[in-house]
This record gives sequence, structure tokens and C-alpha cells, in this order.
Amino acid sequence: SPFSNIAGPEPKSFMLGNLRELLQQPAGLAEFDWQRTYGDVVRFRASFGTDQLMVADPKALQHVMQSSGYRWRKSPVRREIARLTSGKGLAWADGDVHTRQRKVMLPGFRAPETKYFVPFFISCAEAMCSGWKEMIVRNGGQSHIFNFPEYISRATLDAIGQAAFDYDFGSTNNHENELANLYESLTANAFSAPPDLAVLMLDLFRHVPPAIMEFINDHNPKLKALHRVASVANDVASRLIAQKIEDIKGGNPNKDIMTFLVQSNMSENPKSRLTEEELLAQMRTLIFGGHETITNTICWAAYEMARNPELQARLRAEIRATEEAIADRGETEFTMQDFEEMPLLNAMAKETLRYHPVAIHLYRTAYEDDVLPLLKPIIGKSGEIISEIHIPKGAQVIGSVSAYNRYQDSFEFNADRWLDGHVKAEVPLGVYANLATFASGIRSCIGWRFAVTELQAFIVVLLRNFELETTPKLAKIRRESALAMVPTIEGELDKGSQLPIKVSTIPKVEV
Ligand code: HEM
Repeated sequence: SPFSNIAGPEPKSFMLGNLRELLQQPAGLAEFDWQRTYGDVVRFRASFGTDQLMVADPKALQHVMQSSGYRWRKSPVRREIARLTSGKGLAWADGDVHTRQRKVMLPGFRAPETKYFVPFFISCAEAMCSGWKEMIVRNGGQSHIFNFPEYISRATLDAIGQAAFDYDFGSTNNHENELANLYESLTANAFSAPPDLAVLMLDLFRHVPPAIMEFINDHNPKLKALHRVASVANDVASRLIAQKIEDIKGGNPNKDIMTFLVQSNMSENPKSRLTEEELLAQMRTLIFGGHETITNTICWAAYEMARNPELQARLRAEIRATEEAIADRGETEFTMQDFEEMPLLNAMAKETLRYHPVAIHLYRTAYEDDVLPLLKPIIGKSGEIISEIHIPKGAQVIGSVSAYNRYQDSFEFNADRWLDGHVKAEVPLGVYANLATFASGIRSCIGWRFAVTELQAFIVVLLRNFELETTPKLAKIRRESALAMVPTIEGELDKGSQLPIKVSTIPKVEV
């Protein structure tokens, strides 16, 4: 093995190597343990004794994600998962097709466009909070315990519907909408860690050519729910796109992401335009990339706030002070600029995204022989110091977002670390706060600004309406690495995603 001199854990089984520890334990635990024992690059075994590397070293990650273009690519199995969930859109595309799709999509995701979405984020969060208030009153008390993922998931589906497509899923208000129902049941089923067979199949699919993999999956009756989502979402997307084209031609375009996308596609050189299939796929791409990720990030922020009343009070004080400033300038609602000018809110967003990165692994394959530079050398099994690693074409690495984000032993959740100015990165990485949470480089998360702004909006709305308090079950929270990193309760994994938080009303200060 080219990695035989790199230290790492002994495989626990020949068939599954170390994959059980990596994929079935609470999210991040295996990597934290390996990182502590062996350093920031670790050799581990995938199925049937094959070697892979877990990489958390900043310089190595920067090289793989950021500086080497398409020499390192998203692994074919991960691309196939993207095709199944989202079609042949941006998360699936590779090489030139990826560059072409990304260029057409970028205009909907810049800062000036993101600021249009703030009112949608706020109104969807407020609609959820109004429902909670009614329920609290109906129950005759001042507080109630809500299972956050259930409610946040509906509110964020509505938010992405409105901001990205100008489409009403009606999820919070329980309107009958087939697409919303399909997404709700799809994610409910995907909340558990993969069983052994799924872990094995995912790994073995590496050896299957993409066309065969596509054929098998397209004819697999077990994936019926995904096929149904594809068909319903494509119908909806097709109607929406026709409407957007009409609005643009009539000189009355909306300001949702899909309108920007259609507009940008129309102004492209015909040869580089997205095809109809590619355009349709972007609806599922955005819902898939931008719904569960943000839902769980908001849940983790709520979890930390419920556990830390002092942090919550300081955040609420910052929110109240900003509300007063907004009233002084004769306005009633927060803007993106207000969020940007709230130091503690920003610190809270960064710390949540650092400590609870919902996409914990980045799967990459070397398309050429390469040399991986290291910031912190590791000790080889034969005792020598290794400061770069030779990588043969075809090698697989898993970039560990969790382990990189806790580089330098920052194992405590502490929003204040971002306020006192001592967070310094030795190697610039990523698109936000030097975190790996949104990946980095050509395949970095296109929706990171959308996500950060939505997270900030939900924190503001939650805290201006309620006090959040811990419940006994929060002592047994387990970070489960499922579709995204979801909160579950130890011993109750069969109940899926759970985060019961006590919510109490507080008097609203008029702005
Ligand atoms: C906290 C929330 C989010 C997190 C942590 C997150 C994380 C990520 C990560 C790690 C990737 C790279 C995956 C890989 O290449 O292996 C990614 C890609 C992507 N994300 Fe996000 N994301 C979030 C929110 C969003 C939102 C809100 C949207 C859209 C509105 C979105 C759309 C996408 C798309 C389309 C890609 C594929 C980009 C490409 O391959 O060029 N994400 N995201």
C-alpha cells in the first residue's frame, strides 16, 4: 500500500474495515479519537482491506479542496447520491460541466441577492413562532416542549420555497402540497445511521462504472420515493421556469434564485447554456442542498442556546439594542446589514457552524498522482517525520470537517472565541470564517451566504419571542451522522431526529 507508513487504527473487521466506527458511531467521534492518537492525516481501512486517508490537516485540505482544481474530484459514489437525490444538477456535475453549471448559478447567490431573502427567512420563522404561541395558549400555560427538528424543518422548507423559487410549500400551515409531503417523508426516513449492508454497498459501489450504477439505481424499487420526488419536482420546476421566462420577457422578473438562474442562462452563449434537464435538476439540488443542512444547523444553535442561558440573554440584549436602532431609523425589521453589525450574533453563527458542521465528511478522489503537503508533519510508522504524502491516482480521501474545525484542540462550544480576536488560521481555507463547514474552492457550498443569513434570522426571531430551556432528554443528545448530522436521543434512535426544548413566551418589546 502507498500508505503503509502512515499510522492509523487497526481495522475492526476485514469486510468493513474501520467504516463502522466512522459511519455508525456518533458523528465525529472516530475522527477526534484518531486525530488525537495519530495526527491530522490518518490511514484507515475501508471494505476488504482497502486503504483510505482521513485528512484534517489545514494545508492538505487546502490542497485537495482549493488549490488543485479538478485534479481532486468529488467521488463517483457521492456524485451518484447527488444524481439520485437531485438529478444532474450542480451537486452531481463534474469537470467542465460543473464549471458551466456553476457559472450560470452563481448570480443568485451573491451578497446583494441574498439580502432580498431576509424578509422571507424572518416571516417563515415568525409563522412557526406564532403557531407555537397559539399552542402554548391553548395548553393554558406559558411554556411548552417542542421537538425542534419537526417544526424547524417545515419552516425552512417554506423559506427555501419562497426565497429560491417564489413557491409556497405551505409546510408550516399544513397546506396539502404533494412535494412538501414527499420531502417530509423522505427526510423522516433518512434520519438513522446507515446499517452495515448500506455501509458496505456504498463502499463497494466505488468499483462499479457510473453508467451501471445509474442503471441499477434507476431500476431499484427500494428507491421509489426518490424517483417519485424527481417526477413531481420536475413537473413543478417546469411550470415555475415557464412562468419565470414569461415574467422576464414581460419586464417583470421576480427576485428569487430560480429567476436569477433563468435570467443568467438566457444571457449565456447558447453553447454554454444549461439544458432543460439541467435547469429542472437545480430545483431539487437547491432543496436537497439547502433544506436539511440548514434545519439541523438551526437545531444545533437552539440546543446550545437552551443549554446556555447567559449566552442567550446576551444575544437577546444585542437583538433588543438592534431593534431600538431599527426603530430609530424609522424601520420595523432587520436587514442583512443589521445582522452583519451584530458581533455576538455573528460569533454565535460561526461557533455553531464550527462545532456542529452538519456535513461532516468531504469525499474526494485523486484524478492524477499527486503530493499532499502537510502543515503539521506526522510521525510515520517507521518513526520518520512525514511532511508530505505521495498520492497515487485513484486514491480516496475523506476530508474530516469535524476534525479540521476542532484543529488546535478547540473542543468547547464557546461563541466568545470569535469576539476576542484570537481565532487565527495558519492556512486560509473555506468561504466562511476559515471553517471547512461549507467546503472550499470550486466545489464550495454555493448557498453559504443564504445559510448564514437564514441561521442568523432564525436565531433573532426565536430569541425575540421566546426563552429556550433545556429538558432532561438534552443530557442524552447524540449527534447522528445520517443524511446530515442530526440530533437524536441515546437509546431512542428508532424515533428519528429529536431535540425537545422547553419554549417559554416572553413579553414582546414593541419596535
Ligand atoms: C448550514 C448549511 C449548509 C451547509 C453546512 C452546507 C455544506 C455544503 C458542503 C460541505 C458542500 C460541499 C459538498 C461536497 O462537495 O462534497 C456543499 C455544496 C453545495 N451546497 Fe451547501 N450547505 C449548506 C446550505 C446550503 C444552502 C442553503 C444551499 C442552497 C440554497 C446549498 C446548496 C449547495 C449546493 C448546490 C452545493 C453543490 C455545489 C457544487 O458542487 O458546486 N447549501 N454544501
